[in-house]
Amino acid sequence: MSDAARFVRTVLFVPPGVDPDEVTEDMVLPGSNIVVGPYAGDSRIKEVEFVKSSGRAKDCPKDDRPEFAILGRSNVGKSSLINALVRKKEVALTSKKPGKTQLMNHFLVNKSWYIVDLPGYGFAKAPDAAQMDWSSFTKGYFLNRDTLVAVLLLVDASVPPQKIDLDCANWLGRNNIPMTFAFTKCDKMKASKGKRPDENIRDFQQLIRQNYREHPPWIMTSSVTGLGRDELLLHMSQLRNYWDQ
Ligand SMILES: Nc1nc2c(ncn2[C@@H]2O[C@H](COP(=O)(O)OP(=O)(O)OP(=O)(O)O)[C@@H](O)[C@H]2O)c(=O)[nH]1
Ligand SMILES: [Mg+2]
Repeated sequence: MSDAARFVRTVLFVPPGVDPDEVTEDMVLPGSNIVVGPYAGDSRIKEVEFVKSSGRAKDCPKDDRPEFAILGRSNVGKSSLINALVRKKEVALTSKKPGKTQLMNHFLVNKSWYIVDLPGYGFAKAPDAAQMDWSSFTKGYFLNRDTLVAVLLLVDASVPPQKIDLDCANWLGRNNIPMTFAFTKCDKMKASKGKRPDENIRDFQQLIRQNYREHPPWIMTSSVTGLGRDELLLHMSQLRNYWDQ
């Protein structure tokens, strides 16, 4: 590999089918480090159907369709992002009160792949039912789910890097679980205190970089403005189409 290619790989996400030496700027999705490759395809969501809620990993659907898990701190905007992706208000229930999503919820998209809304982590004051042991509940799912294409790890861009998010990213990395960082709430450009989203994102990435030879894909999103929605769907299409091979 050339030095240029090696540099590209430390910064950009180069998908299967792309030679890092051939990457040009116009191949990178706006607001992300994601290079679009030959596997990117039709990414439109035509229909979504709620399939089931599962309390245990072994209760999840068993039909071998590829899936993306939506993971992140309680209140980071997981359910809102799902609703934005599918352009429906109330596919996944959202709430100002953290701890709303307490089970793994499978949504079947275009009758061919799943989006999974997971319970948020890092919330201690949830009602009893939500105070499950995140480690045994969700870790079992990640380690055993063969159909998992990637985890979308949502990180709130309106606050500085949080230890719990870094711990989670590092745990996924150590276990070789493919992940994409989706930074949420990027519309909150006028943070009342502290830094702007772009600064928080940069700080977060600096902390992540030490642990990866190749930077995982990341993308800026907002469920309010729709920022990053089409780009994220295109990225998911290339991961999925490659997985389908
Ligand atoms: N400004 C802004 N607010 C957002 C965005 N996404 C979510 N929110 C708000 O953040 C709060 C939490 O959103 P949810 O989507 O319910 O968060 P969640 O991660 O599903 O939360 P749990 O299910 O409790 O883990 C709600 O008040 C949303 O309106 C965003 O992109 N921009
Ligand atoms: Mg939720």
